[in-house]
Amino acid sequence: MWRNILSKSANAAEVGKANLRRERRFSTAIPGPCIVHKRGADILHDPWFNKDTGFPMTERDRLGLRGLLPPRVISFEQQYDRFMDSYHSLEKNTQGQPDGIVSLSKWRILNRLHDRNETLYYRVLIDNIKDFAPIVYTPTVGLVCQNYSGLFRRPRGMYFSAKDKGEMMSMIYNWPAHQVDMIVITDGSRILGLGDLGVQGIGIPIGKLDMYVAAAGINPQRTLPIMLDVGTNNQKLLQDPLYLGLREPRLEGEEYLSIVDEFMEAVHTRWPKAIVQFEDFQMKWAFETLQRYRKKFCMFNDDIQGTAGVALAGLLGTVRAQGRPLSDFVKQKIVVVGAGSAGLGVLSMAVQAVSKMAGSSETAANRNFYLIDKDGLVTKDRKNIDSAAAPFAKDPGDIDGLREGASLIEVVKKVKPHVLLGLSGVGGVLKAMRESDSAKPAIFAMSNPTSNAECTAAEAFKHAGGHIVFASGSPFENVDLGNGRIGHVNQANNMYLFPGIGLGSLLTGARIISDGMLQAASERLASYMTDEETQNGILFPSISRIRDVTSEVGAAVAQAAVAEELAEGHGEVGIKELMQMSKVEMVEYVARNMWFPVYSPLVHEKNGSN
Ligand SMILES: NC(=O)c1ccc[n+]([C@@H]2O[C@H](COP(=O)([O-])OP(=O)(O)OC[C@H]3O[C@@H](n4cnc5c(N)ncnc54)[C@H](O)[C@@H]3O)[C@@H](O)[C@H]2O)c1
Ligand SMILES: O=C(O)C[C@H](O)C(=O)O
Ligand SMILES: [Mg+2]
Repeated sequence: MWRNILSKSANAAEVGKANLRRERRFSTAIPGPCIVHKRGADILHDPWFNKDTGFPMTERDRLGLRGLLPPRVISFEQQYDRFMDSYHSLEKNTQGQPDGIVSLSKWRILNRLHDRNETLYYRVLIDNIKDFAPIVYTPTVGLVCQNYSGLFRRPRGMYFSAKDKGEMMSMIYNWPAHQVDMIVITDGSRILGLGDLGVQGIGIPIGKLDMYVAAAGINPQRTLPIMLDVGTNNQKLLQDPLYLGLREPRLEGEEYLSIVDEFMEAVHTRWPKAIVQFEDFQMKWAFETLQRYRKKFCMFNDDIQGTAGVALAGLLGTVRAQGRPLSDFVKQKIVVVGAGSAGLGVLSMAVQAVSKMAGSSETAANRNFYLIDKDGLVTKDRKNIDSAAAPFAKDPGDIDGLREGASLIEVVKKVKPHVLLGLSGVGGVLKAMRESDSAKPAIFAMSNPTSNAECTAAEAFKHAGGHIVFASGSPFENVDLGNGRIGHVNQANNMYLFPGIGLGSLLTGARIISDGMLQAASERLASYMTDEETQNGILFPSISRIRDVTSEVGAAVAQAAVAEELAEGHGEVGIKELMQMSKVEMVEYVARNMWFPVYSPLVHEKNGSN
């Protein structure tokens, strides 16, 4: 169900603010120089340094570019406008075509710019994040992964395959950048809700790192997308002669883990302070690798931990939306559908939060949570229960007439939950939410991409009622409820947290990423919204505020790292300075360290390697 998910037009106030921002950003202040070890055509073909027609004449002389470009120098602002004009023409020319075709055309035009001129690419991405995030990130990135072999033109990131065993330590030095700060790695085994896409899953680390640049200001030259190709069990891909990955079944057990171990050792040998985000691993490896590495490396699993923090912030926002004190969170009845890495991550963090608030044991805190997977309600009667799901299984004595494997509709009818999170399935379930014990029930349809969403926003408001709070993992338009009323759509996506988790950890030189740091991130996101916003069903900020959100979240993560004595300092900023920073100073420190795309004067230096 691909639909036009792009927002229509910004209101006048937004346009005014955007113009102001634009004036400031295209100001003539001269940025610091950037050392380059190349000359001539090599620079034009390097997207990190290329300025296309924007090289000033003096620089053309210095770098041996005179004559390699048309004579006229075009300003960054003119280049920006020219790109946006082409983008808008493409939008006009593809009107009426199927959504998937339109989205892929938009992705292609952005990707071509990414391949040619990173500075301009990131500037248009940052300035138009609300329109472009759905193209370079969820949901279009899912379609890109599905069509990766056909779309492939140039490699991006690094590929480590099962065939590289024993070679990784030397391979890692093939990466051209001296410094890497942020790595996102996948093995392609669970790409969004699209299943095993093998090597084609590389689109996900690329999209996540684009968000790191846009939302957290990580310098793109210091990001590294990684595909760990350990085979695929996707039969269609295995039989596709043009498939670009290993045409072998996935490695399992110790063989699999030894590949990941080797990669982690290699990466930390070359860049000991790089942060590694694990993304879209199938559940068993998501949990296993998190346990295996989290005390040893500065890493986290975004699907388990990032998602949990965003969902918890949304759940706390739901309590505020009801006009109730946060302490009432302990009384909320919550049904979580999906016992995978995301569902169990959410449950685990939410149960910990209730236990902390109520001062009760985690077993007691679990009372109001119900977990449902493809076989229905999970109880202690479940045979062969997964060890990660076991702590959340209901005691048959506690569930008042419900039985092991009870269907979602049975559970919702009986429990009358305040929140339904995850898969809500069909209209019948949504209608049952009308009988919720909450005056403002919440539906979180968090699965991605759009085609996998448990329900659309329109369906949720239609069946469950106009009074609900609604959030989805992929973006939907707000819903017109008639009589001038609008059903607000929130995007409950881990993009609100992972950039801040990464940046806060980086800027403190955190040794590891602790539960306390993740909890601080979630709490800061929850408190970002005003009472007025939450009471209007607005639980998460607009994505156009993402850098501001990330400054706050990053600062909260940084402060928690310092408080837990996990910070080792970053560059010139030592532990002492970090410890002395107030909350406001920490936010400023984080914001000040965000990279922003401007053309820096290039200065040539001989004998370098980049
Ligand atoms: N919004 C976000 O930020 C966010 C973050 C992480 C994951 N997700 C999405 O959540 C979804 C699940 O991710 P995951 O990592 O947990 O996947 P997973 O494969 O680990 O788990 C999927 C779970 O869904 C259950 N399930 C499947 N069909 C079901 C059905 N008909 N009824 C009830 N349960 C059913 C399975 O039993 C399993 O427990 C994906 O679509 C992913 O894109 C969204
Ligand atoms: O990638 C996303 O949009 C969120 C999440 O990490 C997912 O796997 O669905
Ligand atoms: Mg993910």
